[in-house]
Amino acid sequence: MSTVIGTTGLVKRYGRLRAVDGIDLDVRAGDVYGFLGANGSGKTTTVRMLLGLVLPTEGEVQLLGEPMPTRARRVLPRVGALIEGPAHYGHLSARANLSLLDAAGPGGSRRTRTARIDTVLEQVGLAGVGRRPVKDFSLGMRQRLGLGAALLRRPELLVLDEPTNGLDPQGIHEIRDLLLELNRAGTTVFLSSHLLAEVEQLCTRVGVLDRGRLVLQDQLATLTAPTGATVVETPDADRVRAALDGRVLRTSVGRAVVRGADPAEVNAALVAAGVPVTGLALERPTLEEVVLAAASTSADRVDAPGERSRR
Ligand SMILES: Nc1ncnc2c1ncn2[C@@H]1O[C@H](COP(=O)(O)OP(=O)(O)OP(=O)(O)O)[C@@H](O)[C@H]1O
Repeated sequence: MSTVIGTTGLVKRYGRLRAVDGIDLDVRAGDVYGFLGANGSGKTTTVRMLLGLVLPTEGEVQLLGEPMPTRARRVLPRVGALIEGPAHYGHLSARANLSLLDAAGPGGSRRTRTARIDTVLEQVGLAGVGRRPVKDFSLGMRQRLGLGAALLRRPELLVLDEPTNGLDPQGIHEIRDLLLELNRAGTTVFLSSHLLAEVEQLCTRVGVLDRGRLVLQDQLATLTAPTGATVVETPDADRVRAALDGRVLRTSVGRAVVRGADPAEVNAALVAAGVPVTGLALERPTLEEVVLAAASTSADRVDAPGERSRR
């Protein structure tokens, strides 16, 4: 599968701080790639380097097979981007803002342009806001407008920095559906997030940034593959231990984890021993467990100045 975003040894230094510390991103065509990291781990800086908004201190960026930022003029029209705090003209409506952006690029007759903007307003759920100036928009509405701007050119690649920032649960759900729909239609999506649940529900591939370093990068399905054990739900976990002597790895209230990846066999053994079973499933690590095992920092940890440069 072709590489859509590739970086090699990407570094961004701010003084002594290595905000991004030698990362090799590998995002392939058709991925929904979740770029996870605690606050301050370097996500936004990376996104800015991908788009040529910040120059790397070291390393290389390839976007859609072209080197960045040297080929930015050729590549960026094929990329839709939403970065932190999208800027809009506050006194203008959503439509007027999108019209201005659309007018800056190529794109046919006035009717074609109007139809394109209608489609985008519909897609991001702003079709009904009419002439309301953007300065009266909520944070979530501004975020929707930013996403609309990213979609205007029907991009092959969407690069989104915290796309659901400021949205309520319903809004998050809508944007998730929209991104999945775009992906099904062929758009590669790269999104940064500090929300594990969001990435777990949306992404096919995951990269985890920890204090500027990419500590994990793999398919979500591989990261959360079955462990080889079976989870038994039961009102009496102690009886599972008695029935399957030596195979029980751990128990908690209402739950026992048993060695062996054949739930039917485990069930048969428990039923034969008269142990009530209310549920059976293969054990899989959650993304949260995988990330916690790989990354050292908590979401709100703040290192003393110079910590990162000393490593
Ligand atoms: N222009 C800058 N000058 C100096 N330091 C910077 C600059 N931009 C970012 N940093 C520092 O680089 C580190 C990474 O910041 P970055 O914004 O990329 O992280 P992030 O993962 O996007 O965090 P958040 O989720 O909070 O936006 C932080 O310690 C930040 O303070």
